Amino acid sequence: MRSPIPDYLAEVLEEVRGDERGDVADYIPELARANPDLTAIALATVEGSVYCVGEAGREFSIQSMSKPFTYSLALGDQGFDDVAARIGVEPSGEAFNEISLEAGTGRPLNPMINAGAIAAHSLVRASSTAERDRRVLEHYSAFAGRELGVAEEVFESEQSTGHRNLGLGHLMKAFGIIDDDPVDVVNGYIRQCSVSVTVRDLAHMAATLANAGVQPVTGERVVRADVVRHVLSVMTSCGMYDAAGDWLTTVGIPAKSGVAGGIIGVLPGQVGVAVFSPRLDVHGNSVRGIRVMERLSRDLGMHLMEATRPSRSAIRDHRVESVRGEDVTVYELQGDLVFVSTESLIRHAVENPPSTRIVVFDLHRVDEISDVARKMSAEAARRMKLDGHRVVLVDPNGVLPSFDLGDGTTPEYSSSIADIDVSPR
Ligand SMILES: NC(=O)CC[C@H](N)C(=O)O
Repeated sequence: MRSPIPDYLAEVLEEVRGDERGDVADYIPELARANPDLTAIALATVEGSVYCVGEAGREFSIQSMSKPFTYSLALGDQGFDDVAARIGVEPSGEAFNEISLEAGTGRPLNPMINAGAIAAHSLVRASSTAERDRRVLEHYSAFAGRELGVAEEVFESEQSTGHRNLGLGHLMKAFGIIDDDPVDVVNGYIRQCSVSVTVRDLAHMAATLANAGVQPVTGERVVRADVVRHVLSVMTSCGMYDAAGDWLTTVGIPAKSGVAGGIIGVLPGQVGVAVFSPRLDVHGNSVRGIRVMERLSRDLGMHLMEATRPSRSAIRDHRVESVRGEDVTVYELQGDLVFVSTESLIRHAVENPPSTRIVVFDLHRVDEISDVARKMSAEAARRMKLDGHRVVLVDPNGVLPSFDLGDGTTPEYSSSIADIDVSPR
C-alpha cells in the first residue's frame, strides 16, 4: 500500500498553487529575486516520520522563523527571569519591524518582533560574536537534525539595508537592554535570519518543539520541556505579529512566519508543519502558506482549542473477581492518566466504595501517568488503606514506579492478578 498522506498534501498544494495574490519581500534586495511560484509543504511527526511535497528540496532563508529558536537558547542560557527583565511576552499588535519599545524601560514587547529578537540574540551566552554565531547555528542544526549553513548573499544583502534594525539596536543599547555593541548584535541577528533551510528542515525543527524539545530523529534533547512550553506560548500570542488573533482563531496552533515565505506550525504532542511560498500579504506572512495552514488545521483537526471529547475514561473495567477463594475488587485502567481521568476514577471509587479487603489497580493497559495523576492516586491509595483495604498494583510495564504513599509506606505490587498474595495479614 502507498501512504495516502503525501497524496493528500499534494492535493492541498495544488489547491493553492494558482493563488497569485501578494508580493515577494523586496526590502531585502536578495529576497526580491525569489521565484514567487515556488510552493512546498512538509509535515513531520513526533515519531520522526516526514512527508514533503512541492519544491521541498529548495533552500531559502529562515528569517523570522529563527526567532523562537534563538529565544529558546537565550532562555536556557539565562533563565526565565533574567530574560523577562529584558524582553516581554505581550503581543504587540504591531508590524514585525515596528520601532516600539516599552515606555520607560525600553524593553521590547516580545521576542517575535525584530526588537525582541535582536535582544534575544544578544542574550545568547558567548565570549565573542563568532562564538555566538556558532552557538546559534549549532542550536538550529540540532533542531533540524542536520548541519545548517548561512546564505552569505542574503546576509550581505540585508546587512547593507538593515538600517531599521540597526536603529532598534542603538535604541536598546541606550536603554541598557543590550549590553554588547549594537552593531555586532544586529549583524548577528541578521546572520541568524540568513540561515538556509528547506521545508523538511523546518518541519523537523517544529516537530522538535512539538516533541517537548527532543529531536524526533536523532533523539537529542535540544531544549528543556519547560523552555518549549514558554516558547510555544509566546509563539501562540505573538508569532504572527499583527495577525496573531486572526491566526489563533482560524488556524489555532503556535506558528511563526518569515519574510522569505516560510511558516512553521507546531501541534504539541503530534506534528510540526512547514510551508514555503514567497508571496506575502500586508503583514509579511506567506499568502499560500496561510491557506495551507488553514486547510491542514481544518482537515487534520489541529486547532488547539478544539473542544474534543474529554479524555477517555480511565476505567476500562470494574469488577469483583475471585483469587484463590478470596473476592478482590479490580479496577482495570487504560490510556494516559491525567487530571480528569484520575478524577473520574476517584469519583467512581468514592461513590461505589469497594466492599472487598483487597483492591487491585490493574495498570497493564495504562500508557503514561502524569505527575498530578500520580500524586492524586497516591493520596487515594493512602486513604483506601486508612479505610482498611489492601491496595495492590499490577504494573507489568512499570508505568508507576514505587512511591511513598505519604505515610512512609510504599504500595504493594503484584506481577498479575492471579499472583496476588491473598493470605491474611
Ligand atoms: N519577518 C521577518 O522575517 C523579518 C526578518 C528580517 N531579517 C528582518 O529583520 O527584517
